Amino acid sequence: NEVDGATGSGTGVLGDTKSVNTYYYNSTYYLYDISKPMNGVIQTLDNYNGGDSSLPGYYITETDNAFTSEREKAAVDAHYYAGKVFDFYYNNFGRVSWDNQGSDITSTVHYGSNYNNAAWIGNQMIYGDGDGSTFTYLSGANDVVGHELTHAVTQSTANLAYENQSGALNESFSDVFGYFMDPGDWLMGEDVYTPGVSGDALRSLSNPPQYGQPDNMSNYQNLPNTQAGDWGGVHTNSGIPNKAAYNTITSIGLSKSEQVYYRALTVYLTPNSTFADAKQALVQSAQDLYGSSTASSVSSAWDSVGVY
Ligand SMILES: Cc1cc(C(=O)NCC(F)(F)F)no1
Ligand SMILES: [Ca+2]
Ligand SMILES: [Zn+2]
Repeated sequence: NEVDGATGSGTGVLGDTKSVNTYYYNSTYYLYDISKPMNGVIQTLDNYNGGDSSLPGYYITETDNAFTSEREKAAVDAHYYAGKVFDFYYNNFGRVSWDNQGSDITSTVHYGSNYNNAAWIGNQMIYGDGDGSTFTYLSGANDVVGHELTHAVTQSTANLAYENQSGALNESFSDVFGYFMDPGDWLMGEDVYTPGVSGDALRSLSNPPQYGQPDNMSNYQNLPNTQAGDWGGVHTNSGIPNKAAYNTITSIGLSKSEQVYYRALTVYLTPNSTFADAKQALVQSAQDLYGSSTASSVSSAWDSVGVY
């Protein structure tokens, strides 16, 4: 296989140049990465080829191994950041792909029309282009890619039900691992959010209320468990566990937090876990790994957001 693996170059969403793992076959290079352990690949496809738009889409090819067109920017970043997220989970936790079985990581870019979102749809990633005002191509943010691929990890571990408190935890764990992929700021999605405005973001872990999220149980939003209610406000109430995560990371540090959050997600949490269950899971994980002082810091981080 090594014979067919290649390294190409690409232009990312923000105009930056980066190396991408490609595959060479019949005098053609593909955005197709066979370099990871086990037999899964990282593959990035385009949802449209001028004809129909169906998933997973169409392979992206170049005869010169250079993926530098405007259309290819979203694919270059989706591919590059998927590889970085794979490496993060493998190097820090020994996890082989999202399901720990080495399954493919498939991403489709240019999904939909002016679609202001990205998602894990159960077996693959999809990335919208954004409308150019609220978002630019959403794969251009490493924290967004980390957020979405963590939904895949959650699905194959705790499988937190996407509604009410368990759904807000599902969202929060994705934001927290998105932060772990982008620890230079406490913002979520800032690299692709409002390309015409600098300094803003979709969410903030350090200051959830800055973007309309609660940061304490006293402001928990009892929204309807419907699509219109965002399934009980999963993207709103995630501000509370997100603030607890900010408190935790600033008190016990990044490296310990990564291990504590991964252990809670993969060992202790279950589909119907509540915020109180998450506190207990994280405190127990901290105790397991680092002892009572670290456990106490985690407990205080949650006390501060009103989860006792
Ligand atoms: C409201 C709302 C927020 C989100 C969201 O977080 N999307 C994931 C991201 F990665 F694109 F940000 N979707 O609807
Ligand atoms: Ca960020
Ligand atoms: Zn999400």
